[in-house]
Amino acid sequence: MKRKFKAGVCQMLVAGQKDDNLAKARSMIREAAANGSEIVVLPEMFNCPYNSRLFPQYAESFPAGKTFKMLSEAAAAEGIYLVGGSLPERENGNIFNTSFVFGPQGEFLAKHQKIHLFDVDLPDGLSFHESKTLARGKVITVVKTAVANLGVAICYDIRFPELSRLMVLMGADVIVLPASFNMNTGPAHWELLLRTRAVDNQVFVIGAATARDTSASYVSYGNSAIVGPWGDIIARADEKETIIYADIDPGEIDKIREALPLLKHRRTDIYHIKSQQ
Ligand SMILES: O=C(O)CCC(=O)C(=O)O
Repeated sequence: MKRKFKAGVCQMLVAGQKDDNLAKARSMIREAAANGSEIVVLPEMFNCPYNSRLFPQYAESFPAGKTFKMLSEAAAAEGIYLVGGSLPERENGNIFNTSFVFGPQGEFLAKHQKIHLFDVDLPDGLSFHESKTLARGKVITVVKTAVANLGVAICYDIRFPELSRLMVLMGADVIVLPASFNMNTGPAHWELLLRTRAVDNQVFVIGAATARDTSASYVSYGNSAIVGPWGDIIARADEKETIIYADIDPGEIDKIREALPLLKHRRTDIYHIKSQQ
């Protein structure tokens, strides 16, 4: 089923202590739900500073870890769908950058393990290598909810148009992207990527970023945004800690695709894209 709903994005400031981050996330989820959000989204690595060295230290195994307990309890207490940003997840001896999705009874619905790891050496000196401590996910994730189908990807995943397209071909109406772009690639590419994936696929895109902390080793760009299927920005944050909201009507997708039938006009007789899963 698809119907109108409100989405809330918690652009939270991530601190050094995990417990402080869990408390902050919990209170922002409460506020977002109190303001009518049926889907609430947290940012990438919301329980842990974005630093490869720290991921093993903050990692948790599902379902025992306290972050999962908080997310499940929060989803149930507020009666919402919760896309729990991402956190370092320990699984079978590996650590993944994983987003967990819970339903309104606190039930676990799905998880997405980041597929494309951020391993870069940028000209301004920003060097980040997630693969030093993280393993690559292998599964494309689309979660059915009572209001819309959510395609879940994490940060760098948005740079790979094949992934978004496959999620959309699997039925995603909304691409949900916990993220943390930086002060180099953020101003250049963040909004452009969110809007391009929305326009390419005629879907909503929710980019949930961490707030900017200029004293952190990795400075987040912030600027969380919710983009409509026409490529229009319907809600946007600046760099500070805040919650943004948008009313999302999946019916808009059908109207836009009727008027401009991009998916129908694909030349699958000439090219096609398929997942290996
Ligand atoms: O793609 C980018 O520019 C930023 C990606 C990133 O920070 C991440 O994947 O965590």
